[in-house]
Amino acid sequence: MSDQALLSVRGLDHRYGEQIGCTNVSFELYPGEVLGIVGESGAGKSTLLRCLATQLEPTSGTVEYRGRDGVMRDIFALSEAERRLLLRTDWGLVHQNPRDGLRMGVSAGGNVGERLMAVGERHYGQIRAQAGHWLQAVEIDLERMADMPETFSGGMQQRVQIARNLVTRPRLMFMDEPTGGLDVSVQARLLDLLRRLVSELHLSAIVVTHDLGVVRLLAHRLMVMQGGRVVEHGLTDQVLDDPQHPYTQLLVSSILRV
Ligand SMILES: Nc1ncnc2c1ncn2[C@@H]1O[C@H](COP(=O)(O)OP(=O)(O)OP(=O)(O)O)[C@@H](O)[C@H]1O
Repeated sequence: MSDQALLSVRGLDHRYGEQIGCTNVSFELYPGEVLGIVGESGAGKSTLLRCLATQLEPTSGTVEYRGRDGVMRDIFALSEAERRLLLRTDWGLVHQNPRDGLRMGVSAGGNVGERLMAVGERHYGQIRAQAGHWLQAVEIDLERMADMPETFSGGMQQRVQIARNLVTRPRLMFMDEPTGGLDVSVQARLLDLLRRLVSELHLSAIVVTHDLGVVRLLAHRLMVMQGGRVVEHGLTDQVLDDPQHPYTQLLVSSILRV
């Protein structure tokens, strides 16, 4: 891993009026690193992820991102057009529900190709070839390229959503419960695929989940949240094998009891 952070978060806070969404969150993410964020419902995971992906404005704190030119910039000081470009190219956003990340009225190939068109690619042959390449990379048969997402299973839709994100070769992926709502065997296959892609493409990722099995497999580092605060942060194996905070201990032991 590079010694220069890709993302640097300092004192991030988001309030919904008086209500704390997340507070005093600080961390750095390095190229090729996967950070898992876990915690019970209402812990602040989605609020944090939405702030990082510029979908919510922080109440205070800073988020800096290192562009392809190597320069660190405050993402909230970027123009709207610059932020949109980041989200269309350098960043990927995988939603729990594939319907939130796909256009259901467009074929699988179209869904993937469309993201390339959005950044200016106009050559039909190139777009088609790239769409095919990334669908195959997520183990979707090329014969299904013209089919509508509606005709795909939940796991396949999730893989198309991932292909749609990967086609612009992002460096950072935000994933919100990427395996949520899927059967256990489908989850296992998707996790395997994600793990392979993250490693082959040297992707950085922030994965929000309530499933410790997901972070055990995917995340190098783990942040545990409770009541909007980070209560524990460390290497995944260390945190899960030797949890220090009482809440993490409870979380880990409740999984072990299942
Ligand atoms: N739109 C909103 N208006 C007011 N309060 C909100 C809003 N969204 C979230 N909150 C509050 O902010 C806190 C953090 O919620 P958040 O949705 O970030 O938690 P979470 O860890 O993602 O939960 P879940 O796993 O259920 O999605 C909670 O107390 C929640 O009630």
